[in-house]
Amino acid sequence: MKMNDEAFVSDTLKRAAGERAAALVTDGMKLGLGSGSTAAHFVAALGERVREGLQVVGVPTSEATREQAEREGIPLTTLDETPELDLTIDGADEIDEDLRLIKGGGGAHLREKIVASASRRMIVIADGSKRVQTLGRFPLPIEVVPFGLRATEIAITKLVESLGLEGELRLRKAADGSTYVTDGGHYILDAHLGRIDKPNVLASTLNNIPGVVEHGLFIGLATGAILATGEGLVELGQV
Ligand SMILES: O=C(CO)[C@H](O)[C@H](O)COP(=O)(O)O
Repeated sequence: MKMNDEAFVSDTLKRAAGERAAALVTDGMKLGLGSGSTAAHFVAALGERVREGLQVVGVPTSEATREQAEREGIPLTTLDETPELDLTIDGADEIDEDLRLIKGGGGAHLREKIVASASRRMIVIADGSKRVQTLGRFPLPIEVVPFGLRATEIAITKLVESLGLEGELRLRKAADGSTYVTDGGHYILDAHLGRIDKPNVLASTLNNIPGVVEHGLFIGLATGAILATGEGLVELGQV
């Protein structure tokens, strides 16, 4: 299969998952709107339903999603105005059998985690290739404050080693080669670990390092998942 064909198939699967998720939304829901290419299909399908009369409000998890939702005519709110949400729909970079996730490939995991934590339910939408036995093949994004970057990097390296993990940290770059800056004005260190055998331990200890704002391990947040495969949609957890 040629690269373009693969990208087309992947996008078709992402769209199928996004459209299925949009069909789950009912009148009056307060929604978290995820970020990334799969979530963008959800936002597009939700926009269609809103234009047909569906009444919802959404909290976007990134500036990119905010712009798309505004173009789609989806009424938006903030977590300050609406601190408790019914449902968040978002993509993921990896998902395991316990619905634990790696997120943040698009750099939005800080807001995504705040929004998912404020939601009663979080449904992950992804193409089936994101399903893994063990998390960690995808580099774990760790958002850090620019101040003291090197010291934070050393502290993360020591923690990772103390947990028996191996790998390297790479400061994320933007397409133009400059340091990537998140919507919150922070940097991202991508931890290339290969596999994370005890994600719960890593997740809780990373948060103790000063300078770490948030990492992309989402544990105990996803309540369900819709995975689109060539054979159809596969649902995990409660959808
Ligand atoms: O966590 C994310 C952004 O921070 C995305 O949801 C994740 O990277 C998946 O993206 P895509 O749907 O484009 O594969």
